Amino acid sequence: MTHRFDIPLASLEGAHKRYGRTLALDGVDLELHGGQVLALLGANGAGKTSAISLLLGLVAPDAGEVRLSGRAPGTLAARRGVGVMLQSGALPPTLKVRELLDLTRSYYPDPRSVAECAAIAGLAGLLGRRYDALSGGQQRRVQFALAICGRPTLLFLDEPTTGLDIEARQGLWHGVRDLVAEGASVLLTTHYLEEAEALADRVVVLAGGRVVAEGSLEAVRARVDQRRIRCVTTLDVEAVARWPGVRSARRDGVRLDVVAGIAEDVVRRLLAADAALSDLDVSRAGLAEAFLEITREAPLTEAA
Ligand SMILES: Nc1ncnc2c1ncn2[C@@H]1O[C@H](COP(=O)(O)OP(=O)(O)OP(=O)(O)O)[C@@H](O)[C@H]1O
Repeated sequence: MTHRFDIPLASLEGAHKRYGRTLALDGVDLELHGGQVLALLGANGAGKTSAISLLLGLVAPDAGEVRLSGRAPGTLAARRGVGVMLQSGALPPTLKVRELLDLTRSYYPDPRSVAECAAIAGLAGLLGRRYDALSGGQQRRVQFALAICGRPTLLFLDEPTTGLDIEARQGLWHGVRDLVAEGASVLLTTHYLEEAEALADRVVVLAGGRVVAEGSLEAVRARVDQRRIRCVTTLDVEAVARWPGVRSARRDGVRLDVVAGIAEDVVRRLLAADAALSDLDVSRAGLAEAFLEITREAPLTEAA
């Protein structure tokens, strides 16, 4: 039996979206549940914005089902309680920040005060400035303030920190965490693993319009968990590449560069095979490498 609280706040089921010859989404399933922060990760063109556009009812899927707050997206009832920060947030350029905030606040029954929005989004000193006179990063912060001023319970953030410096990025993360602590759920897209790491409970990795990994950050990392072993040795690279547990091996001058799932067995065998082996170095592939690895496995698809 399905309980009311099991209904996802936002979901895609088998969503397909094609723009001309480009297949932007190729059968995507995803669910955002109450209280969660879900990060949609992916390289440029992976389909992240398309997924958000579908969920907000801005574009219709070619196939599949889209639900927002349990309803068809795009309807007023579904959009109630939803705050949105898109990449293409066209705003009246000549309005001042305070005017933009007041205008947006007027759409909501119980908006946050201007001061509260400014504090959460880091707009101190900018309220009297014209929007078109702000830097790109400052404009992003204004867009964030507008997205949260209606006290959304579900927040969509499409690459919210692109163009922000490290301090502003961390400020925005802080703001998002405060909203989550108040009970908001968030779906964010990002290129940055550290952003997902800082905010998300779950990640969905998109590549070429498909979900290529999904789960907790740890689970996604484990999906491509690997060790890099470097050493100076005369061992034959082709032979090492065929050893069990070795994913790849290449020679770089006197160095051998081996990628393995589990390092220990390979290291033991290397040491046994070459008593003169030196400069041994074992490192864990970082999240950035893990991410690259996942996206490499599923290159962009384009229809013929
Ligand atoms: N309106 C459109 N018309 C034509 N093609 C589009 C349109 N919107 C998206 N696409 C294409 O669909 C694919 C997915 O785009 P999308 O914007 O969803 O990716 P993304 O993951 O958000 O990328 P980015 O990180 O660069 O914002 C891309 O190949 C893009 O060129």
